[in-house]
Amino acid sequence: MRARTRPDAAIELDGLGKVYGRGEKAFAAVKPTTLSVPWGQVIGLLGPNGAGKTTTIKMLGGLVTPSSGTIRLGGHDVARDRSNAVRQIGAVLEGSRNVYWPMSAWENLMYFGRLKGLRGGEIKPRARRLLTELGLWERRNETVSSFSRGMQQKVAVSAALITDPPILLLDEPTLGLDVEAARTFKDWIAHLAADEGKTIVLTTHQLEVAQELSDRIAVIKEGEIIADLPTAELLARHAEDRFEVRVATGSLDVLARVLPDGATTEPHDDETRVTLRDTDEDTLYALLAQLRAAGAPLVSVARAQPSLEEVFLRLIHADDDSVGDDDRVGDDGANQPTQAKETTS
Ligand SMILES: Nc1ncnc2c1ncn2[C@@H]1O[C@H](COP(=O)(O)OP(=O)(O)OP(=O)(O)O)[C@@H](O)[C@H]1O
Repeated sequence: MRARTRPDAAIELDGLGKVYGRGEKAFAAVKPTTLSVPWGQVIGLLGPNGAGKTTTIKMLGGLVTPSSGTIRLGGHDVARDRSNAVRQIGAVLEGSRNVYWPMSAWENLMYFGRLKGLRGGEIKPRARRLLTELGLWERRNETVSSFSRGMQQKVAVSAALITDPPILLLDEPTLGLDVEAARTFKDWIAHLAADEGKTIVLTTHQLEVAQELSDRIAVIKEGEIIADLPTAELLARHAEDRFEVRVATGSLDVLARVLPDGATTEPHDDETRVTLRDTDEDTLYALLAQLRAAGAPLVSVARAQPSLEEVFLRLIHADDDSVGDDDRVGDDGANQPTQAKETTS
């Protein structure tokens, strides 16, 4: 028998769509979408509330039945070869209780390992490694209900990873975590992608998290992908000549007199940040000269770029016509979506 070869893509969506309700009440939560995610890629799925992110993730995880199209996970069709397809993924869903709170962290991992068909001898070393990596080993016998939100989230991701699946679906993984817990989590997700080659689909409203972790960003609005590019390329396409000038607070009256058109100011602790968008160096130097003449203390001057948050807001607030093909990579013939939206391959 010929050995099964690994397909090129970890995730392949072909015309995937979901309509909730029937007849007059029918509502397309996800419009037919075609998308291919290569192995080892971290893709951030971003969109406003109700855009269709969770529905997409749930369809990937086999928890919501699509109304149209197909999903292949590691080459296995979720509808036709469900058990092999679902074995490819670990999922942590937003808001759901992904683990059992009355059980300890250790018991949860043993339970989920067995549920997914592993033997005790296989589960134990993995559970030990996961709990150790996440700093929970010492507290493994305590019930999950006694854990902080961040620790519960760590147990949930460990449970999702107990079978060592190549694909991880993370719906709002850092929601509700404090700064330190979110940092640990982000570092760990980055490690899973970089060192263990996991393919990760990430949804989040925390755009700095998406920017930090995602190789690629897909923006979904009203069930439709309106942008899909490598993160760096998406940011580069929205780059502009922008300068940020910081002056010590106390210079506000001076600023009010000398600010060029279109400049914005934002107070920040004991300084004011002035942003000059889409501008040139002449405008910058003219402003600096006026600040100097007025004796306003300068803190710093730097070139700046729009953040992913700004780009995202531009995209979702743009009229349909003004979101150009610029935000979708050109078709290479291998990945032509059904809605004439072009995606990365
Ligand atoms: N079981 C359901 N029955 C009917 N409509 C649903 C169901 N689940 C979701 N929807 C609707 O589908 C749309 C997409 O919802 P979904 O939860 O996928 O959005 P989302 O992008 O994950 O939003 P959020 O960021 O708020 O979590 C919404 O309008 C939602 O009300």
